[in-house]
Amino acid sequence: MKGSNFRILKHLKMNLLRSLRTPGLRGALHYTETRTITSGTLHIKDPLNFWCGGRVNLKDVKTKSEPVYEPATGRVLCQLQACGAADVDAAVGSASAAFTVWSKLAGMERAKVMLEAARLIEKRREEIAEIEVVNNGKSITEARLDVDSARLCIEYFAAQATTLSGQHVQLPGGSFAYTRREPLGVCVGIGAWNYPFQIVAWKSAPAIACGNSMVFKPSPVTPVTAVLLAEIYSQAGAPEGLFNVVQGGQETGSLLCHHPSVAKISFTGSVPTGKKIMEMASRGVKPVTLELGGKSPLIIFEDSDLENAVRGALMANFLSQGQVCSNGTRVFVQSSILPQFLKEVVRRTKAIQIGDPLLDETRMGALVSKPHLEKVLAYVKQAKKEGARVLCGGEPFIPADSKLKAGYYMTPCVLDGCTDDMTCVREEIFGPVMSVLSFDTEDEVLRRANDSALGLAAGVFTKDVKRAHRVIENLQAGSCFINNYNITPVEVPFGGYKASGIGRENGQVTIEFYSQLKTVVVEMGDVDSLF
Ligand SMILES: NC(=O)C1=CN([C@@H]2O[C@H](COP(=O)(O)OP(=O)(O)OC[C@H]3O[C@@H](n4cnc5c(N)ncnc54)[C@H](O)[C@@H]3O)[C@@H](O)[C@H]2O)C=CC1
Ligand SMILES: CCCCCC(=O)O
Repeated sequence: MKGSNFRILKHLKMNLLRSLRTPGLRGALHYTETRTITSGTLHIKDPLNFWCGGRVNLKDVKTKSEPVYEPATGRVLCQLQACGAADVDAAVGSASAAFTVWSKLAGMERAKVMLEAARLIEKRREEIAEIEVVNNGKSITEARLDVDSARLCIEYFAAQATTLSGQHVQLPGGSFAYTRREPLGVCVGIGAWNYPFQIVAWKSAPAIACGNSMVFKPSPVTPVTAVLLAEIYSQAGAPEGLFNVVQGGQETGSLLCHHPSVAKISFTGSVPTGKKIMEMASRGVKPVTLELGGKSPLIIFEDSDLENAVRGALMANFLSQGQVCSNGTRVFVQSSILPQFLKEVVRRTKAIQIGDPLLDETRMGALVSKPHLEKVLAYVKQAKKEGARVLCGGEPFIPADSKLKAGYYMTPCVLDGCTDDMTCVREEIFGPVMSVLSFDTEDEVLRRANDSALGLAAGVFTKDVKRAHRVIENLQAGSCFINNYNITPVEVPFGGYKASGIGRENGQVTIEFYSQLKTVVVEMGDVDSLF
């Protein structure tokens, strides 16, 4: 083994032993307060870039720094400087070096590091969840579930790492062929701001399980928690450069997409940006995974269990302050049960506890930014202008607690009397706004539900088993639910049809998007030449 590889492998084993021995959590962010954070008290002092196995302070910063806010209070959490070409090059170079070693390890060896990372995430669950809340604004209850999903994803793909294999094919004359499932190289992950820690895990876990390394760029709106995962992978024994974090916006993202040493891009974000990613990737003929926007239908038939249908509609619209790509924001209700449904869904929506996202009783925290809050409120205004009725919510909300007064809150909104041509029915609002539509027949609702350029998710509530599967079969969507909504176990694929994206995340199929097959044909006789 070459000297440098031997040294890296030795480092890998030493790191793993050290992390297994050291009970503490070296490298955690240095907070000025105790571990239990309260809104308005966290100060982020450590650098948020990470490559070559450690946090990196940018040296010759050319771009001016941008403020990062705490949505719950409107306070500046930290200043963020975007990585430039030299920084991106350093991070990709670090990832390339790690790939040389990591790609040669057996699946069991990769799994060991990943399972240790999962253990460390579990140990730091509360800390990670609290920091996620401070930077994103979602409730601590949801943030804990997001951290769990991230850990489960890493555990799941650690198992997948041990099962990666090819195929043997017997050919005539004693010859044979076999396939080798091989990694791609340095993969880029680009994340959105609504599930920052979960998205990092959903992209990095399959990537490293398949033997790749990764450079990840979080959204500049929520840059804080990705570096925690980088630290955890490092503490778990990953080689320097296996998982790296570069901060910045579209310029930094474009530099990553264009980098000649990047083999694949996995993107989560809006449809317009997804199209740009695809264009940039095409110049290097690089495969992409695109997890884009949605405007998904939730269909509630008259024979549904009403209590569960209402719960499903709330889960389909108000998780993460409605900032969820797969949300079922077009709620089609069969006309015969519409009045009872509206009465109950409005009662439950009004009862949603809005406030300090770090409090256990809160179920709706702050939207991610002031501009985004204003965009969502403008959609409600437009809906009223176009004739929809606001049954509840859709207004700015100011909590009683004075430290939250400048936060980005609104009351969750239910719109009634919506028609298919309204803006609130055609466009993704990405906020807590449920648009309710009435329908009469199955054929009618299927046609209307499919009348969208998007196809991320879809849901059906009915007790009629045949109808449930018949309707789901005919809905043009990639992530579907029967008698529930927005349940995303990491064992099954997540992703959309049509303009909602390409490829999948989670589930066994995702291995296909982070590996490639080499075919080897072995001649056991002589060459039967035609010349
Ligand atoms: N399908 C899914 O799983 C999800 C989809 N989304 C979608 O994302 C949108 C909200 O998230 P945003 O962060 O506002 O989306 P966005 O598209 O504005 O940004 C997403 C990421 O792309 C980066 N970016 C922006 N322009 C770029 C460029 N030219 N080249 C490279 N990178 C670039 C941003 O810095 C950010 O990290 C919504 O449309 C939502 O539906 C959000 C979460 C999950
Ligand atoms: C319910 C959770 C769905 C996660 C997809 C997203 O990142 O928006």
